[in-house]
Amino acid sequence: MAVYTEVTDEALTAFLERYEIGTLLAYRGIAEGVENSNYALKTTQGDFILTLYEKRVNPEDLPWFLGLMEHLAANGLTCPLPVRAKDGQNLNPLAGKIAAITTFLPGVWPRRVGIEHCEPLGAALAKLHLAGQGFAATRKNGLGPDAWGPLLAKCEGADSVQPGLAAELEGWLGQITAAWPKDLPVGHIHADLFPDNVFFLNGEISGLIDFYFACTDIYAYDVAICLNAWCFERDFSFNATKSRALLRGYMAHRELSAAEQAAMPVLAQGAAMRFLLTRLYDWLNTPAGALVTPKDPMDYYRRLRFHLAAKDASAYGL
Ligand SMILES: Nc1ncnc2c1ncn2[C@@H]1O[C@H](COP(=O)(O)OP(=O)(O)O)[C@@H](O)[C@H]1O
Ligand SMILES: N[C@@H](CCOP(=O)(O)O)C(=O)O
Repeated sequence: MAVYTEVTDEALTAFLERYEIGTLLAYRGIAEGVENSNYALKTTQGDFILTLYEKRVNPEDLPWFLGLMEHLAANGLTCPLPVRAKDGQNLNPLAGKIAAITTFLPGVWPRRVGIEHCEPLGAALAKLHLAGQGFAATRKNGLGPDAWGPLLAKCEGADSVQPGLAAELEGWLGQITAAWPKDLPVGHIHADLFPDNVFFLNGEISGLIDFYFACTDIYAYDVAICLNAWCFERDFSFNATKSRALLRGYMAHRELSAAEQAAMPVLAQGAAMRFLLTRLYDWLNTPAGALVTPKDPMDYYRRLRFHLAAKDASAYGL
C-alpha cells in the first residue's frame, strides 16, 4: 500500500484550517499507488485527495508539477486541480512532509485493459500534449537516457534476479542511447500514463492523474511509454490491435511525423529500459516487510526484448 506517512486527526484538522474547503467529515489512506502517500478526504464541501510527497519527488519540482496540472485543467484536460489555501499557496507542510490537496476525480482505472480502452487513451495522450503547449516553464526528464547508466550502476545484485542481467542491460543501454533520436518534437509529457493513472466512467475517460513524473521531453516517447504499458498481454505478447487503436486515437488529434514513426522502435526500447531500471532498483532495494510490494522488473525485460526485435515501426501497426 502507499501510505508511507501517517496523518493524525489533529494534524489534518489543523492543516485544513489553511483552506476554504469546509470541515473534515472523514478521511482514509489509499492503498493504491507507489510513490507518494495519498488520502481520500470527505469534507462538508465534497471529496478531495490529499497527497504527501515522498522520496522520489524533488520538492523543488513540486511547483512545476502543480503549475502544469493547473494549466492542463484550464486548457480542457480533466486532471486533478490543486486547491489553493486561503493565502494562495498550493503546497503546505503536514506531518513532516510537503502536502497538497487536489480535486477528486470520479471513475476507475481498467484492471484489465481491453481494445476499447486504447483508442480513447491515445486520444487523451494527444490532448494532453496539445493542452500542455503554452505552459512556458520546462522540466528536464530526470529519468531520461542520461539517467539510465547511473541507475543501472546503482542496481547492485542485478544478477541475482537473472544471471548475466547487468551485462546484458549494459550492452542494450549503450545501443539504445547511441541510437536515441535528437531532433523529434518535444513538449510536456506525462511520462507515466499507465492504466492505473487513467480513470474511465461509462466507457469514456473521466480523468488522468499522477503527474509527478511529468517533464519536457519527446512527445513520441510518451506514446512509446503507453505502447509498453497498454498493449502487452499478460503472457507478454504484443497486441498489435491495441497498438493500432492507441495510435489511431493519438493521431486523430496529433499527427506523428515520418521521423517520429520511424523512431518508435528505439523509443519503445528506451521506455521499456526506463521502467525496467526503476523497477529493478526498487526490487533490489525494498526491504522485506515494506509497505509497498515492488513491481516485477522482468515484465519490462520481456517487453524490451520484443522492442529490440522490432525491425521497424510496422511492428506497432504504423
Ligand atoms: N484526483 C484523484 N481523484 C481520485 N482518486 C485519486 C486521485 N489521485 C489519486 N487517487 C487515488 O490514489 C491512487 C494512487 O494515486 P497515484 O497518484 O497513482 O499515487 P502514486 O503517485 O503514489 O503512485 C490512485 O490509484 C487513485 O485510487
Ligand atoms: N508506473 C510505474 C510505477 C509508478 O507507479 P505509479 O503508481 O506512480 O503509476 C511502473 O509500473 O513501474
